[in-house]
Amino acid sequence: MSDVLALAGATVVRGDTTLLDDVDWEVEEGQRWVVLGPNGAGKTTLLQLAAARMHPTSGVVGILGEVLGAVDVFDLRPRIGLSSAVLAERIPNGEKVEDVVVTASWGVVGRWRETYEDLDHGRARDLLDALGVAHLGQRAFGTLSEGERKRVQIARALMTDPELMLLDEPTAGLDLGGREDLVGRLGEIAADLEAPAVVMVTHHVEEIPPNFTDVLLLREGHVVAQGPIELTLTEANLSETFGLDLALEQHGQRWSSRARV
Ligand SMILES: Nc1ncnc2c1ncn2[C@@H]1O[C@H](COP(=O)(O)OP(=O)(O)OP(=O)(O)O)[C@@H](O)[C@H]1O
Repeated sequence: MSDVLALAGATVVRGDTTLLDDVDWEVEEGQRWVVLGPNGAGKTTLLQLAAARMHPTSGVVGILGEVLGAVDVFDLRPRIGLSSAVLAERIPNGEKVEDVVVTASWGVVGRWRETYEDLDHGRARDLLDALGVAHLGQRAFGTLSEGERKRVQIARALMTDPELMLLDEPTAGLDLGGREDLVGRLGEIAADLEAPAVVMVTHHVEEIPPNFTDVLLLREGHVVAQGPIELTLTEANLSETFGLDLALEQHGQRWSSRARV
């Protein structure tokens, strides 16, 4: 298996603050990772490195066989599907949902648009359907609920058929039904052998979808533990990560946690 991500001693410093400290991390093809940690742990910073949207202050970040600093990031980014709140804010409210998805492929492939436009729209509709929002294709993005927007963003991130999929808090802000539905769909993507390597950031073990393989636990820029979920997601590691005495329960391929009283 080849490395999709290979970080060695990756450190990010801003002013007096160390956002990420000496992170070693490898993600291989076929793996589905959860990055878990409290507010301010450095999760989004780690995802920004993995998305080729930030360079480390020191250390090495390898992405899809290229090394940040020695590659044109504009060649690399189209190979990475990213879904994040920051990117979503840049989508014009008036843009039609189907176009939000289709335009992910524009500028990515230097081909004659008219020939492929129908194919692109067909793919966009299929992806919206897979995320359960096919009926919203003609609506303006700005009129969607938070949960609907999240699904459209994920469809957009998949549009370019990426080799690496990065999801920053995909289920944040969803109600219970919306969360459970999206967690299920992410679990289906994770089970798909054709799907790219996936890294998903979350604050909550309840949001870990089925079929995810590995977890990286982050606290104050440090890796507390990383590895296969079944071995690494323990009460001790989770408690250390959140600085709380936590009870952890496994329910099949899902998890829940609460503070011990
Ligand atoms: N440019 C910056 N200068 C100084 N500190 C920064 C800068 N950018 C981020 N930080 C700080 O770095 C820490 C890590 O931020 P990051 O967004 O990566 O955390 P996170 O784990 O994603 O948090 P959250 O769960 O709240 O989204 C935070 O304490 C944040 O305030």
